[in-house]
Amino acid sequence: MPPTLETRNLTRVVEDDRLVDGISVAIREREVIVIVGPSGAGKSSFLRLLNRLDEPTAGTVLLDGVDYHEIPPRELRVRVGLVPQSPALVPGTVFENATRGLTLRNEPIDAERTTQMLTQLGLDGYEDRTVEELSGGETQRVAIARTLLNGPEVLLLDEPTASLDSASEARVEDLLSELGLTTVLVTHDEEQARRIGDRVMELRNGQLVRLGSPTEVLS
Ligand SMILES: Nc1ncnc2c1ncn2[C@@H]1O[C@H](COP(=O)(O)OP(=O)(O)OP(=O)(O)O)[C@@H](O)[C@H]1O
Repeated sequence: MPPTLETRNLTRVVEDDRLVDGISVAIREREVIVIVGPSGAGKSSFLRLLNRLDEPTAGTVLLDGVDYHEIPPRELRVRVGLVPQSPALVPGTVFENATRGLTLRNEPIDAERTTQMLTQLGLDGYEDRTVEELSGGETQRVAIARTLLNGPEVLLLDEPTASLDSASEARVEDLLSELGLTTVLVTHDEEQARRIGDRVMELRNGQLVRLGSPTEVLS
């Protein structure tokens, strides 16, 4: 069985800056890979290449063994769902935002599942609130619900718990472990990397400098 997600020499150069520099890594089904590294190392840039939000200037990504350039971008972004570092919600309610992907694709909305997802993220009773009145951490969790309700095969998370208190952070981590999806998560929190990472990859200057178990990579 091929790895769920495999990058081959993945590279993005912008104006002579090698934001992502020849990264090759094979991510197995249901594996949680945590990306660490200093600010500006290229962590977000790498994540955005994984579902073609940005285009690689060299190299490619295989999803279940298929070159992702052969997959229509919209389908790819459902199958490989990204929760960005600073997600933008659209004006409206929490429920509308959480189910937005389904609405845009004219797919049926399961209200019970939506409520259950919001509850698991500590947002029970938030369905009818307008998103303008949410805190940063609440906004982040609505964005996580929105991506999860799309039913991705691979989940990409860019510092998903950076603005959450420890109880909300624990809820998100519990949900991720319960879902058991193939996951790539960026964090600055080494303790989180130890808690949830099957493997940790360390980036510096756009390059993969270390890849291994949390104990091997984190001193
Ligand atoms: N669209 C872009 N065009 C040019 N340079 C960019 C672009 N996006 C990011 N960069 C630069 O690429 C480098 C890597 O940025 P990136 O956001 O990927 O780092 P990061 O490791 O995620 O950092 P942080 O931990 O601060 O979020 C930085 O020097 C940044 O200024």
